[in-house]
Order: sequence, then C-alpha cells, then structure tokens
Amino acid sequence: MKLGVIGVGNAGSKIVDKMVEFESLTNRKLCRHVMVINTARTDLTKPDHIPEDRRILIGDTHQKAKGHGVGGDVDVGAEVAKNDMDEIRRAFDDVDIHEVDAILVCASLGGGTGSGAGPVVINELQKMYDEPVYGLGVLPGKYEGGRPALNAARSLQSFVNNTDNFIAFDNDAWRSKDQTVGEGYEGMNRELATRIVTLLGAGEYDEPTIAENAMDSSDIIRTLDTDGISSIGYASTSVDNSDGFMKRFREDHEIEDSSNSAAKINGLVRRAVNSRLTLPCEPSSADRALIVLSGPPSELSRKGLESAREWIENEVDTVEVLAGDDPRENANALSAVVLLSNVTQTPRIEAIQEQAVAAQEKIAEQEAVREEEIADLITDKDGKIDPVI
Ligand SMILES: Nc1nc2c(ncn2[C@@H]2O[C@H](COP(=O)(O)OP(=O)(O)OP(=O)(O)O)[C@@H](O)[C@H]2O)c(=O)[nH]1
Repeated sequence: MKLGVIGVGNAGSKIVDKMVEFESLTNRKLCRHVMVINTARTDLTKPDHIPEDRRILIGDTHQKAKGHGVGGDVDVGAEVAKNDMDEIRRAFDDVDIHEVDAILVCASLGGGTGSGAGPVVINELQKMYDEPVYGLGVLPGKYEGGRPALNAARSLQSFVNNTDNFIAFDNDAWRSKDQTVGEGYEGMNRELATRIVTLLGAGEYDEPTIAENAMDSSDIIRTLDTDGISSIGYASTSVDNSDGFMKRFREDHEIEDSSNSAAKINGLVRRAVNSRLTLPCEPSSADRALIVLSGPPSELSRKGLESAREWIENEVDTVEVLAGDDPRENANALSAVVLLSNVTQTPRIEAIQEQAVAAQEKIAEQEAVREEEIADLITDKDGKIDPVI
C-alpha cells in the first residue's frame, strides 16, 4: 500500500519517525508523504527522518500554547488546530493524492495536542480526500493517572467516529513493570513501527513481483473497512538467507523443506495471534482478519499460508480472513503480521472509560471545594461579598 502519514503531537511524530526509519532499513516503500504537526517547537526538532519542511508548528501565536505545547489540554489542542487550519490545509496541498491509497494519522490520546488536534486534522482530511483515513492511536497507561485517561476517553470517540479504522496501541500492555513513564518509549515505538510498516507496506516493491499469493493493497483496505478498532499481532523468526552451503542444502531437500516451511508458517501465525497484541483483546471478537507473511521468497509456502488462514477461520472464529505474501528478496527474517479488525472485547478501553469517569467526578468535586473556598474568601460572615478594596 502507498500511504500518506501524518504525526500529530509528540508521540505521534516520534512514531512516524520510527516508521520511516524502519521502512528505509528494510527497503520498503510505504510512506510516500510524511508530515508532523505539533504545538511544541522543541518536540518538532526530535525526529531524525522527517524533512525540515514537513514539520508544521501550529499555535505559536495562540495565547496559551505560544509554541510550548498545550500542557495536556485537549480543548486548547483542538482550538489551536482549528485556528491554524489554513496553514495545515496548505501543507496538505503538497500531498499528491493520486500517489497514495490511504492516509494514516498517528497520535497519542493521553496528551493535549495529539488528542485535541488529531481529530480536527482527521475531519479536514475526510473533507478533502476520498481515500480512507486511518488513525493510529496510543492509549495512556493506567499508571499515568486520571487526566490522560480522561483525555483518551474523550478523544477516542472522535478518532473512532471519524476514521475508517482506528488501530490502537496500549502503553499499559507494552511497558515493563520496572519502567517509569517515559522509559521504554523508544523500544515501544520501534515495535509498533515494525508491525504497522510490515502490515501496510505489503505489496509495495520496486520491481514487479511474480509471487502467486502476493498481498494486494485492496485486501488490506477491505479488512480495515469496518469503522471499528483494530489490533495487530506479530511474530518473527530469523532465517538463513545466505547464498552459502545451507541454502544449497535446503534447495536439494526441497520436499522435506516445503512441509517444514508450511509447519513453520502455521506456527508463526499462531504465535502472532497469541502474542502481545498492540491492543490486548479477545481475537474472536474481530469481524475480519488479515495475515501478511513477509520474508525471502524461498521461505514462503502457499500450503502454510492456507493452513494458517484456515486455523484463524476455525480457531479464532473470524468470519472473513484474507491472507497474502510479501516477498522480500534480502530479508533475513520470516515475519507474520495478523490484523484483527473491529475487535470489541477490549478490556483496556473499558478500563480507560471507567478511569475517566472517576477522574471527571474527582475534578468536579475539587472544583466544588475550590468554589466554596473562593466564596468563603470573598464573602463576610453574613454571606455578603467583601469588596476587594
Ligand atoms: N507509546 C508512546 N507513548 C508516548 C510517547 N511519548 C509520549 N507518550 C504518551 O503520550 C501521552 C502524552 O502525549 P504526547 O504525545 O507526549 O503529548 P502531545 O499530544 O504532544 O500534547 P501536549 O504535550 O499536551 O502538547 C502520554 O500518555 C504518554 O505516556 C512515545 O514516544 N511512545
């Protein structure tokens, strides 16, 4: 698939940066247009792989943002994006839409810029283009407290309602227990970029491929076309892709090798579904699923892919399962990515909603106490307002 990729806010921009890094390391050609949008000038200097002229600062003249971010305030994030919409639109004008099959907007839902400006950007893209617009959103960890959960619960609805599909990544599930907030982001972003680029980059090659089961971008678009929330599973195993003795040996043992390959693929796909998903969920609650098998052509097996597809159909009980190969001549690993589209049994999303309700109640209580304190300060014992002077 050919993609336009837009990162909004700090985490969104870092994830886009990692996607571009991964695709260039693996010779893929997924991200045809990249752009990052932020309210914080310093965060815009962080990406290593985004050209300078594709970094858009918004809100530098806004009274609350002033180029320093929006401090977790979703409403300010949304307001800034609306105010600077002309500038954002001008940046979109450079995107040659005939060159892309879809647009992906990446953001974290726990901060203020990604969760506030992200949905505004998505709405504008939906108005401007007919191509599908997908969201890739990071859910804050429980350990971060009520405010990020409240932001996420509010903006999740906007992301899901306004995108053709929302792929979720749960910080809670991916953080190691001994890590504090902020630690481990680099590794988490790399894991997410690997999954998303291997999935969406399937089928884009410099040279035409003759692979009979090659994945087609229309299959990916079809699987994502559910208006729901998705999760991705991934498993990988290293392979010998040298020209040396081992490869010749394996070629000489073709029959044995092909049944081995089929078993390996089947095992890999099962491992992907049972692995740590980007969003923990009950796989059987998915409406549609898609398998991409990526690796050297000698490792791909039609039989293996077909039996893995049947396994997902039966065991995971998903109605529609598509599968395809992504042959990569020089790859030194065989990877399976499984997209579970429109999953509904997602405990973390339910927990975020509960955490958000509790946070909202706490904020309301604190406001009531503050109002009482202010009233006490400015009124005399008879309840009359004390003049300031
Ligand atoms: N997975 C992941 N999560 C991140 C990363 N950086 C921040 N977060 C999470 O993102 C949330 C904060 O969002 P940010 O993207 O930093 O903030 P922002 O959208 O730029 O908004 P403001 O800082 O309020 O202007 C918190 O839930 C963090 O845990 C990252 O690199 N990877």
